[in-house]
Amino acid sequence: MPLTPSGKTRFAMGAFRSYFADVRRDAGRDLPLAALLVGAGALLEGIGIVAILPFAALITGNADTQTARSILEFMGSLGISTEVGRALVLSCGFLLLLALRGLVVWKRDTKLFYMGLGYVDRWRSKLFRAIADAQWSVVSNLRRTDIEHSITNDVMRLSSGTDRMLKGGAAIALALVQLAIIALLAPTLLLMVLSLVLVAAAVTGPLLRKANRLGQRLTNSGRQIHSVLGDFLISQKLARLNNAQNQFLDRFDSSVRDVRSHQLDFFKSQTAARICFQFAAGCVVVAALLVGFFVLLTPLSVLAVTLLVLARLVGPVQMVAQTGQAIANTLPAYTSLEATLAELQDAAEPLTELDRTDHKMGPASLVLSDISFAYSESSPPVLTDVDLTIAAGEIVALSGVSGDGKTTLLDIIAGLHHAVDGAITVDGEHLDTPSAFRNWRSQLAYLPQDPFLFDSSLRENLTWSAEAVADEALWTALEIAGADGFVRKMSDGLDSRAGERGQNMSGGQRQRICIARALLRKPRLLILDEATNALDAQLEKDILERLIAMRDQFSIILVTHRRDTQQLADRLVTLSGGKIAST
Ligand SMILES: Nc1ncnc2c1ncn2[C@@H]1O[C@H](COP(=O)(O)OP(=O)(O)OP(=O)(O)O)[C@@H](O)[C@H]1O
Repeated sequence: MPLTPSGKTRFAMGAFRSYFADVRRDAGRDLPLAALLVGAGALLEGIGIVAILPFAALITGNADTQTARSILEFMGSLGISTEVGRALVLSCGFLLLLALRGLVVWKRDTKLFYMGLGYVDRWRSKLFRAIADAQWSVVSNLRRTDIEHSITNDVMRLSSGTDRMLKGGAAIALALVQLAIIALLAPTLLLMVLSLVLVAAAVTGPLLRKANRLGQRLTNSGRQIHSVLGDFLISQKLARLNNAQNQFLDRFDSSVRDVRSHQLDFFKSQTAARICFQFAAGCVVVAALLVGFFVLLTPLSVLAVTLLVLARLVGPVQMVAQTGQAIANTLPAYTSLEATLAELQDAAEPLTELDRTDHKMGPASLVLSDISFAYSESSPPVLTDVDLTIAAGEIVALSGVSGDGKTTLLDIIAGLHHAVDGAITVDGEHLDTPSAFRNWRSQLAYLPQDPFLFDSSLRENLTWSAEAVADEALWTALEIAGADGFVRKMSDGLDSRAGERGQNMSGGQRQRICIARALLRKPRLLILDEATNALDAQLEKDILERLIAMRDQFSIILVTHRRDTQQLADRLVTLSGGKIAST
């Protein structure tokens, strides 16, 4: 199942508003300070520019603006009337202003960077949490590589988009202050300067949709790269055995080419927009100069400062325009993440605290009544009206043709899937709430068909799902699971590493470590889904006999196709076509 609802993500203001509101909500209490720093930075930049006026008046000896006159008069009232004195005070003031501006800008940029980092970190955590909390039926249908792509690539794009959005906010503030300066100094030139903003809008506007389209393609191709890489890494052995590496390579290269081409297209469109804007901005500056000097007869110092502001305005206006493109390009990643999160959160199972007082001791008894189940509303039922009773301490073997629903039934017993109809009762109590199922899961140990070990030491592998365990208990569990012998022979004993997915060990060794790990959970029900099928018949029999001897501690449900193994159980239950055929 694709992570996002398939179909095109349109560049809609709605999506942008949602993204913007999310960033704002996330910023929370940081927002007022950030806004203050952004405003102060822009204001100090503006003051720095205006401070040039009295300098110009001093140099030309002609205070031709009200601002310059006021500043010089103010200095006179303080007794600073010589040219050298004024120059000194102005220089010191100017340098102080620069230093203060530097400090504020440093604080502002650090704050914005911090907010951006926090925002994406929280997205990662939200997604991780949502995956952990969502019902298994939803999570098990997600592609692992799609999840990886979302939590790495999409979130990284969100990071750069959010960074641009926050810096874009600072650029808007700067542009507004500079426009205000021009409005104060030369209102007649304001219209001309405003045309700079219009030029930016005209150049960028049509490119937003393209940026958004390229962003969507980037999301799809990026997901494809993850998918091919994931498939290749997980099936390397198979690929080599079938000499099929080239198939993966071709698919990988093609996806990488797609990503490069989308990135290149986006880069080209951004660069073209920048160059067009710079040329148009040059035209505006030349026009402002000519009109200001020849038509409006603007004083030279005002014209100089206006041109300076204009030149400085080009940067922020261009930055705002490019921010628009960058955000449009990021929006597909955001909407994809938003949809994924919503889907997972809709399927959230409340993670209640485990009720330890509810944790009984001794083997569990279990009654399944009229259990029916289908994987979706449109698919045929996998289980129909299943009735099954397992007494405390009973050993039940479950058999049936492949695909007849044995694993599905075990998943339902473990509360991973929920029956569409029917009820499960454990020790006479109905399991009817998520917390009841969660508590129940803490009382059972379930060994699936493919044993999984983490890439860490055997000790960590054995103890990760159990309470604090002493080495003595570890060795006892290993002995019962028939694993103590080979673990003792390993150079680092319990500290030996299992390797990725347990690849440093044989299939049978992995299964035995997993059995020991299950025992350390002190289960009341042990579910073995072909969990010993990699062992030779004698070893399997020895281990199962030791497990069966512990029936005063746990009941066992055992899925196996081996007739000898079935005979070890008290009872054989056969599933056929999703129904109990014999019991
Ligand atoms: N996640 C899933 N989504 C949709 N259908 C599924 C899913 N998992 C299993 N099925 C279907 O449910 C049916 C029962 O599968 P299940 O794994 O329970 O069979 P099984 O008896 O354990 O098979 P085997 O002995 O081969 O392990 C099969 O037809 C399978 O295609």
